[in-house]
Amino acid sequence: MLTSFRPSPFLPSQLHWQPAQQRRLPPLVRDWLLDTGSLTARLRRHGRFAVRLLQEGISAPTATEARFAGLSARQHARIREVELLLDDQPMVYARSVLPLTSLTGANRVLGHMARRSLGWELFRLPMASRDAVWITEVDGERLPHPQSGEQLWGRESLFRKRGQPILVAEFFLPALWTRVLAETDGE
Ligand SMILES: C=C(O[C@@H]1C=C(C(=O)O)C=C[C@H]1O)C(=O)O
Repeated sequence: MLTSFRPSPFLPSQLHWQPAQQRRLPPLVRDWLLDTGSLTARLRRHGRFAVRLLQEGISAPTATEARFAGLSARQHARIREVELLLDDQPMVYARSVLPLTSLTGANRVLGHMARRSLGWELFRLPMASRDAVWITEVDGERLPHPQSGEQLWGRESLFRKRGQPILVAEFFLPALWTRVLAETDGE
């Protein structure tokens, strides 16, 4: 049964994803976007972390998401859109695609995370592998809290947990870079 999943406000119709190794990135952006560890664990080192659930429901992934996750055009998934907060301020928007066929057996818990971070499950044993990473740049006007005149960096990761695909897209807001640079200045 498909739930009423509002069209995603922050998925521009045409995202141009490129394999990470093909993108030249500014050093700070490269340090975060090519980090192989948990983004949740890294953010928690910079403040009080929380996940704000924007919407979650069963829906059809975009054609690109289906291709990246190796799904057929008709396969549905649990789509989860969240903000990752530090001290109640959004730092990252994230959209995850969890194919229903990936949410069976011990992986069922991934479909019921609510305000707990997917990262906790993906990076606990048996740890998920991060099998592919793509990078994009997004016009900040397209986000729920439009960042006028800002270009945002986005990362799409294909994880495999117990052999099953989970796609996670993260869009890094300027507030994160401002915060990290301010901490560096203070050192
Ligand atoms: C994959 C991770 O999980 C994070 C948690 C998310 C969620 O709870 O929806 C979404 C994006 C991720 O940054 C991570 O922490 O690395």
